[in-house]
Amino acid sequence: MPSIARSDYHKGLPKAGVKALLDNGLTHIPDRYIKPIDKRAVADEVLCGDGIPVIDMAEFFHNRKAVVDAICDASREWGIFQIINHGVPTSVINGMVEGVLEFFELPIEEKMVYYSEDVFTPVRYCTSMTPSKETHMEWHDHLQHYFPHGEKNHPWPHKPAFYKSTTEKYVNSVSSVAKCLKSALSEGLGLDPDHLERAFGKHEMILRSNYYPPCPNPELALGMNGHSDSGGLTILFEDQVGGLQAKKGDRWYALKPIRNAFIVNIADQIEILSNGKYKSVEHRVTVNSKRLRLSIAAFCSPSSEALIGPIPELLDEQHPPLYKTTLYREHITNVYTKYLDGKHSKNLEK
Ligand SMILES: O=C(O)CCC(=O)C(=O)O
Ligand SMILES: [Fe+2]
Repeated sequence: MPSIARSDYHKGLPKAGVKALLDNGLTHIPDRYIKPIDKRAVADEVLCGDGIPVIDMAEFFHNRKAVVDAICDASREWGIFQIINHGVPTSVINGMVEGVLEFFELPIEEKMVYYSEDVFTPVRYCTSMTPSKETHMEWHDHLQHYFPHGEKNHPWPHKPAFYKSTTEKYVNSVSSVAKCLKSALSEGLGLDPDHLERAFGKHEMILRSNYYPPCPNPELALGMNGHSDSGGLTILFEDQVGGLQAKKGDRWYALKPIRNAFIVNIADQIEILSNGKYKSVEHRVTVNSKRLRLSIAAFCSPSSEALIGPIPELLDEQHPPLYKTTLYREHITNVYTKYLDGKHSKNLEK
């Protein structure tokens, strides 16, 4: 069991996370969390994100063309949008949120049992991203599950007792939403509705619950650095606190939380499959000094064995391939130094 002596948090690597720092009476953030000046989010420079589309999925089965067009336009223009009336019952969302909050309230010793820096550990508690490799850490802790395709025996945490059943329900519901979105995105590329589903092969999911406690010096830190997601598409629940920002051109836009909506963002592998038609959006999270924030990201990804490259049907003389074909697993481990190819590379801050 790791030591959680108060002094450890201030000198060594604060592996136990930011909640543990606060529980130990922290009043000023340690240097490790202070971002270089050019990486901080300057509130005055952030634009209002009211233009980020909000799409009503209620019409998906009746007025499909209009909804498909809205999803595809948003994915081309922004790479991020919100969906309402998506069919996931509020009780399923609330059950998931309650389970996650109770997990984070467990004593630190019980959470540290799951501590790992390996993204593909079945159940992982961690703080920031990979603390031992980071010079500037992010102000959040997270609980993450890796669900490989067809997995039968996931090693669920035993506490809270209801966590397994609420999370299973949530994962099933969100997977159905992801399937609808993939069919819409396929149609928007002029392909048959199952095309992306097939290209994903034996799809996988990483489910990550991000816990952002209040931060004593929010202007110096970030909850999450600017990044794009490395999977296929991400379906994100956020509570009502706010803090997520998305980049378009060279400006950041703040998303406004909508109760019971999901935020959908295109991730790298759909950008690659669509040969750049859909944009894998860069996004980041700011923190605040007053309120805890929770978000739950479902990263819906192609099979770890799928070869991901531009879909051949999208290529012709006017549309040459913009990306190299790449192996997903290789790609995800390179997420912070990633290349998509020589022409297109998002250099992400660390
Ligand atoms: O907390 C959020 O709003 C975003 C989380 C996120 O971007 C991620 O987990 O990749
Ligand atoms: Fe993300």
